[in-house]
Amino acid sequence: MAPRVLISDSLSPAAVAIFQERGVAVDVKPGLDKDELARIIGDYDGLAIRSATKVTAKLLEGASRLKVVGRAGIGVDNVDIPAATAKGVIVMNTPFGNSITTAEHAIALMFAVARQIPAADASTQAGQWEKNRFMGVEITGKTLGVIGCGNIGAIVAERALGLRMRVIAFDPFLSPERALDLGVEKVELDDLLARADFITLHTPMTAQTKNILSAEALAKTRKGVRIINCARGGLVDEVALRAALDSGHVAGAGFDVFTVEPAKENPLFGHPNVVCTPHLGASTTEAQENVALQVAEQMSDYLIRGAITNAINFPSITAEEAPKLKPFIALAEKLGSFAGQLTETDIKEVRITYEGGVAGLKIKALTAAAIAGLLRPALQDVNVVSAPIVAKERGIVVEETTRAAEGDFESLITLEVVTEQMTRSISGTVFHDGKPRMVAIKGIKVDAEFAPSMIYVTNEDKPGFIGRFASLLGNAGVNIATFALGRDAQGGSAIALVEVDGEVPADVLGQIPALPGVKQAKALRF
Ligand SMILES: NC(=O)C1=CN([C@@H]2O[C@H](COP(=O)(O)OP(=O)(O)OC[C@H]3O[C@@H](n4cnc5c(N)ncnc54)[C@H](O)[C@@H]3O)[C@@H](O)[C@H]2O)C=CC1
Ligand SMILES: O=C(O)C(=O)COP(=O)(O)O
Repeated sequence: MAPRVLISDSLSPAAVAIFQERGVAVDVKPGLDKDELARIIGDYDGLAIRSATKVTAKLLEGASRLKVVGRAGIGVDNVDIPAATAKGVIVMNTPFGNSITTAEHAIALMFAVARQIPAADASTQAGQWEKNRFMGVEITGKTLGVIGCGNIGAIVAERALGLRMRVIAFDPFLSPERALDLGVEKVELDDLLARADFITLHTPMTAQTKNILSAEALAKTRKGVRIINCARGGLVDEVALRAALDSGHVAGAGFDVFTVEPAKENPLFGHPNVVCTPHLGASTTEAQENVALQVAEQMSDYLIRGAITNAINFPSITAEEAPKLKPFIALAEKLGSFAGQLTETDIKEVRITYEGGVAGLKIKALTAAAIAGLLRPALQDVNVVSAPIVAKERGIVVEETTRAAEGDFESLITLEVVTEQMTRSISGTVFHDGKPRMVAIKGIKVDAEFAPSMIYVTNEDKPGFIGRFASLLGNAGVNIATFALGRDAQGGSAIALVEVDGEVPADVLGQIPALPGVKQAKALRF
């Protein structure tokens, strides 16, 4: 069945065309309320949104088929990422498609505030020729303080330098080299507040940036400062800003985003030196076309080919990599599952070694799959997307090693799971038939595929075991499909991996350890 996508915000029609070309069925229903959306979300594999749709944990609860949320734009603060991750839903955005447009809007607001253009326009068109009422300020030679100098902040900085402004930037993640490259001076926040004639915000909304321009921060700004916010409402304390505008400390503000949107009322509204737009930062024909095309391509690539681009909660996988990775993802997950089904105590550490060809693939994705397989016997809800986070939360140390092929296999994955009691290890590969198989357990060579129902036995390598074991199963009516054996040395430790038809009855399993020389018997399911 073709994957089905819902577009729940106003996207350029370019998106629909791309989905359809790529074989994805698409419904366009912008403006649904949250209950209507919750009612239908269960029918979709993908959800394409802008900033209006709120993807909450509650909505995700009913999204049983959902595999991907695509944000046609940058900010994903309207998506509950941890909840999506826990459900295995990939969240992707289009990190560059609207950045020039948004930077231009910040510059536009800066001019609009500096020259009071909206108020002057309204007055002029009302027939009042108030030439003396509107006295602006020049931008040339002024200092612009950029808070958040990422993609958009950097474009704003470039444009501002072209306007002959001096640009200072506060961004803890801005490297001195990048600052030098951009021609901006990297400063601390307090320094920026004390020096800027204009302040423009370009950070995402996070716990650290929320209220970054608080009443306290605003009090540290220069008298006569003008503040532009084209990033997110809530980065600036709107009540405190209004008070600072009323007192005349802040000379003007240009706001595109508000703490509550749609903003039908707001503390800033009505002040003569405030210019507002209704979250139009990304609203140009060019930007909307860019983000719609890009999100539709990315979502289709994922749904049809398994390629992942610009995901917030998973490593990228190209369309070329995806088919190569697929059998190894299955292998990693099954190796993890093998170890997980045998592990009954707390896992301390997981070491994964990738040898040969597989070491050149996206090992982060393989590790995530191995951990998902490992943890699933204990935590049913864990998935490939959430596994690394779940492991981290549980204090499990994950170590990855890559190296050239050393043994008989072109590609080999070895998983070692360390618990309080022991270290368990299993290696596997994928042969040319694309099927994953186990090739070593505890360093003992075997050759077995992963079958739906298996029995794993460890025993002493003594004559007579195989006959007694096969008779026990045969007498109980359990049919053996395949039988794989391995041992470390003659008379040493041996293992048996037996594929059987159907479930292994618990009483039959219970009798295996009573056979002479048997140390352990476990039913496994793959
Ligand atoms: N008004 C609108 O329509 C639009 C608004 N936006 C908003 O603009 C934001 C920025 O977009 P981009 O520049 O593309 O993102 P980006 O990720 O390229 O840049 C964000 C920058 O903020 C910095 N940052 C993070 N935490 C910080 C902190 N505590 N203090 C100072 N800097 C910090 C980061 O280091 C990064 O350099 C988006 O997150 C989105 O919320 C984006 C597009 C349109
Ligand atoms: O891309 C972003 O972060 C934006 O804020 C743009 O929002 P929008 O898609 O115009 O609702």
